[in-house]
Amino acid sequence: MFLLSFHHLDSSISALLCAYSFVDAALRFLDRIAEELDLPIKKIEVCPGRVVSIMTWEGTKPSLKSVLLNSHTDVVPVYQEHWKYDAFSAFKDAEGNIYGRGSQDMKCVTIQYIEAVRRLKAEGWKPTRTLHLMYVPDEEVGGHKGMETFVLHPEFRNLNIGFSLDEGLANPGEAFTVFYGERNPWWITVHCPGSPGHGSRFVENTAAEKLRHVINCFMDFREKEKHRLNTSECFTLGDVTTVNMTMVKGGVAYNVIPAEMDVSFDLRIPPTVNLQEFEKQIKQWCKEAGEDVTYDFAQKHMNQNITSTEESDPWWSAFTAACKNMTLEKEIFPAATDSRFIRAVGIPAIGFSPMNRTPILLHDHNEYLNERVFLRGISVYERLIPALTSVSALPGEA
Ligand SMILES: CSCC[C@H](NC(C)=O)C(=O)O
Ligand SMILES: [Zn+2]
Ligand SMILES: [Zn+2]
Repeated sequence: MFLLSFHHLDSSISALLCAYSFVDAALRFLDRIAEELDLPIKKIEVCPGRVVSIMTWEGTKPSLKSVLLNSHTDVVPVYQEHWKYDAFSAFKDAEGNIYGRGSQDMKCVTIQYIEAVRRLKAEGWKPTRTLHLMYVPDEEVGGHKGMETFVLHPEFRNLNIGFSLDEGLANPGEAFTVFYGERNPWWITVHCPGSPGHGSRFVENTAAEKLRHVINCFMDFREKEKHRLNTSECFTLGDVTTVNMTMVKGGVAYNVIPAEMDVSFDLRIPPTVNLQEFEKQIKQWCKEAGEDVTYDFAQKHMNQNITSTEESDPWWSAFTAACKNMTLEKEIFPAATDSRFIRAVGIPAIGFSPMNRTPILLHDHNEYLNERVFLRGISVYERLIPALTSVSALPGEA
């Protein structure tokens, strides 16, 4: 047991050290790119050890609101034994598929932004609105010490951002998916206290009976939502609420009825749902479950702002004009990205990773992106950057 936990600790420490050296390497890489592109780079330590880097290409009209191209530098871990190739080697196979953790999420997009800027600079083109390329450190663990904190920082306000692009998801078909909003993540733990006693008896008011009621309520609701998704032609995952029971805790011995049992759920709630009403429902389920059943949140995002995709919206219209030779499918992002924090402070944000004909492999084993799709994506940004930075002055802008 000791050896097992020691080994666990040891591997956590190496993973941490490894993560830190990756972070340092990423920051050094960005310094080199800024030098190559001849762009100033600013680094802000938003929280201890969490640095946000920003490269800025100043526009010819710098008083206008700027355009943000955001990416996160972190990645999720890998199970190397399940990968065909070294997950950090960017191995390219005979079909041109480039394998690597982050190849879809979202190093591809980061490099596409950079290469598009490099090409536009080489052509002598100059932006009208200022363009910022931002690199945040902790999207994969919730963005709390990165974007969530940074959007409230005076340095963020000074960027004067009018519109933002961030990651989206691959699309296995011909179309490209564009995300104009996100579901709200709620991570909830329900605590069920109960009377303890001997495991041989019919004890009243047990934690397990309450736990069962709570689990049934959440899981019945899950079934209903799954049914709604499966029976509606026009719904995607982002349009319904998902419920997943992700942790259960409680008990000390086979023959001791426990004094408390806890259950945790990962809920993702579409922006159309009334969150106050939804919480009332949860409260009701807990009340029905029995005496003293309580809950708390580890994550409770409440902002439901979505980005306009009206034809009359100047940013959306610039975006679609730049993608006019592509089929776009508008969706609500099923999980959570840093765009939720940008939308929460009132800035329109679109989630977009130009990857069609590509299976969704983010966070999966053998994540890859084909080189042709990757290269085409650079051209997409070569059109998007001029289109977005040329949006004419909006009402209220200098
Ligand atoms: C809720 S904070 C964690 C963020 C993570 N984002 C992605 C894209 O996987 C998620 O949705 O679980
Ligand atoms: Zn990502
Ligand atoms: Zn991710």
